[in-house]
Amino acid sequence: MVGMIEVRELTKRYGATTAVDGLTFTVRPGRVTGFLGPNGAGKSTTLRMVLGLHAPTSGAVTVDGRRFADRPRGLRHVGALLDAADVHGGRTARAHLAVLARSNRIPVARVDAVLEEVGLGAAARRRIGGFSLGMRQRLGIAGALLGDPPVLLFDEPLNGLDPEGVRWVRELFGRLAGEGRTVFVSSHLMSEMEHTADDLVVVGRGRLIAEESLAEFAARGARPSVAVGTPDPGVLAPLLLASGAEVVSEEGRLTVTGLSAARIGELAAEHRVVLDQLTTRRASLEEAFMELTAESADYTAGGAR
Ligand SMILES: Nc1ncnc2c1ncn2[C@@H]1O[C@H](COP(=O)(O)OP(=O)(O)OP(=O)(O)O)[C@@H](O)[C@H]1O
Repeated sequence: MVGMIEVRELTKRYGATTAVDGLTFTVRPGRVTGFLGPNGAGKSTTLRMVLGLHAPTSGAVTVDGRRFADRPRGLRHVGALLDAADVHGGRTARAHLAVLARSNRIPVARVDAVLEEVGLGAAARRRIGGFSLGMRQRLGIAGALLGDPPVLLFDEPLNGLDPEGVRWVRELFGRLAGEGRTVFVSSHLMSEMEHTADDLVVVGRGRLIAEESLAEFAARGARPSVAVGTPDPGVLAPLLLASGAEVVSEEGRLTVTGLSAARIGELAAEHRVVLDQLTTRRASLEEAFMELTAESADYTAGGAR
């Protein structure tokens, strides 16, 4: 499949720090894949290894079965936005992209095309030093698109964008994937990926936590809880515990997991306990993500790091 990124047993150590720890996953073309994990999870390091900017300590990463470093004119194969701040502020947007185009033997005509595409046409001859973070992100995205590549990597591209910019990026990613390209996007916020990604690769402390579609992740989700209000929490709570529920009591309100609202209602009725609230609360994807990554942090605490 053209544009497939394959990461196999990838490990990167910096001295005593294991930034990436035996990662294995596949990123497919025609999809937007979110690369999710808390700060320091190893996302940037992994993206840099995909691009051959850092050498793995062990393991391998290939695009279409070949290492990126083995490809001349790399930007035509893989376009990337790694760090929007990492540009020469004294250059104009046009000059910055023209340098990139020349060094990758990309026709300079592409420069104006991508500047238009990212909405920077009017700012093409302005110096980057005066750009807002959002404009720099757009410029970085323009650089990634320059070589019209089948594979695109974006490290935290939504940082610094206003809501209109975020909507634009989402549409752009969807369109690029719709054209059959591989779009791999990192973020530390599930809320950013929730309406952006088709697939997810979730990492914590350099290790893989989940690799599945967003729909699968959402279906698995965090367990729903039930908010229960009663004038007799001291009577109801032990009944719920005896039925296998987990119960947190706070100011007369009970938060119950492990039993359905229907079952809680039945138990209350059987024991003549009055209820004044019985509400099922589904956890957001963000909460499910936090739960998932918190578990990984516990798992690795005291581990190899
Ligand atoms: N060049 C380096 N030298 C030493 N340690 C590094 C280096 N680069 C990254 N690390 C460490 O590796 C770990 C993973 O960092 P990385 O930047 O890849 O994570 P991340 O998931 O991209 O997080 P963030 O969103 O904060 O950038 C961190 O503990 C970081 O401090």
